[in-house]
Amino acid sequence: MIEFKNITKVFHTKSKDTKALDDVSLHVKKGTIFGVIGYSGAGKSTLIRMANLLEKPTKGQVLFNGNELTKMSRGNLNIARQKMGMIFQSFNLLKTGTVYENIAIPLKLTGVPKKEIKERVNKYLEIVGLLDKANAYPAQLSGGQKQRVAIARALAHEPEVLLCDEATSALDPDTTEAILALLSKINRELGITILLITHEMNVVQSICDEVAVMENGRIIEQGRVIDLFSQPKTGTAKRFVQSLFNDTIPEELEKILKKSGQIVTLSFIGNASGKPALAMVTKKFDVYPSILSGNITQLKDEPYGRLVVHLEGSSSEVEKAVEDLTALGVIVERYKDGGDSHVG
Ligand SMILES: Nc1ncnc2c1ncn2[C@@H]1O[C@H](COP(=O)(O)OP(=O)(O)OP(=O)(O)O)[C@@H](O)[C@H]1O
Repeated sequence: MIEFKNITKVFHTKSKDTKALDDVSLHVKKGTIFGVIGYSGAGKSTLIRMANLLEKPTKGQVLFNGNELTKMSRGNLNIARQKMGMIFQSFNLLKTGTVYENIAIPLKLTGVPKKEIKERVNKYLEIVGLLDKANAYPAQLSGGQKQRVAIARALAHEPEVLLCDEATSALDPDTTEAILALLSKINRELGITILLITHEMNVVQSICDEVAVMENGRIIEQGRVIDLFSQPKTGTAKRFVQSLFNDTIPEELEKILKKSGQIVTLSFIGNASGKPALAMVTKKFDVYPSILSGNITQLKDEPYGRLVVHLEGSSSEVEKAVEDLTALGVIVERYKDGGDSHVG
């Protein structure tokens, strides 16, 4: 649906040139929720603004439904842009207009007939749960309600894609959860594809199907959310996952434990093996486990369990235990805060 092909973006300022995007390629498939995560300055905003060409690439192509936006006439680009709604961290509502007017005015400007404007405003206000606030002004709304208005305004143009630029970053945790549930419902029930950028791993965890991790203008890792959680490859991805589980072992303890065995992270996806895998291998081999941390969380489609375990024993016994755990459907990673660490 949206394809970025080898996109590079260089910003020229008087003092220096900044390469905000460096040979970025990714494909957002129809019907999915695709998250791009990265720390501040990674290039996320530049990337999402590239999807509707608010920002033009220095090099590379942006395709929407197979058509190259970068080669379109202004008229065709405007038609394509109407199929891409956008919401922002700061909501961008018209302060002097009511909720109704905030949604209706842009529709009027794009030539939607009066009767249809009324129907669409009411329909989408109902979907976002704000029909009773049609006559309120933005100043009378909470942050979550303002974002709902912005979502209704975007949906009223009946887009195929919703671009979300840090849509929940200004909201408290409960409101974030409610807005994420709404975005998930929009994706599921209206079939709208969502591309979002965020620096919060809980956003990726709860609603995304696929994810790309950005750093210094490059995509350093991308794939299914479940793979990022269970087998993050880069130090940055590991830190994002650990930010959610808070299962970093104090360095001193790590050093002591490693003398008598190995520390591993065990990932259980869905019902994994359906067997008590850790108990089975400790019964079979000369290995003694101590659980250092344990968590279970719900990803979009399945539960994800995670244990950090010290396996005490000789390296050959630990190795055999790891092999058996892997055969039982558990994903085993050698524990290391950052860096490469796949085991078995
Ligand atoms: N219009 C611009 N002119 C010059 N440099 C820019 C411009 N926009 C972004 N940059 C630079 O490009 C790099 C990437 O910025 P971008 O805003 O895309 O990152 P980000 O990941 O969205 O960060 P944040 O979450 O802080 O917004 C940064 O070094 C930034 O200073």
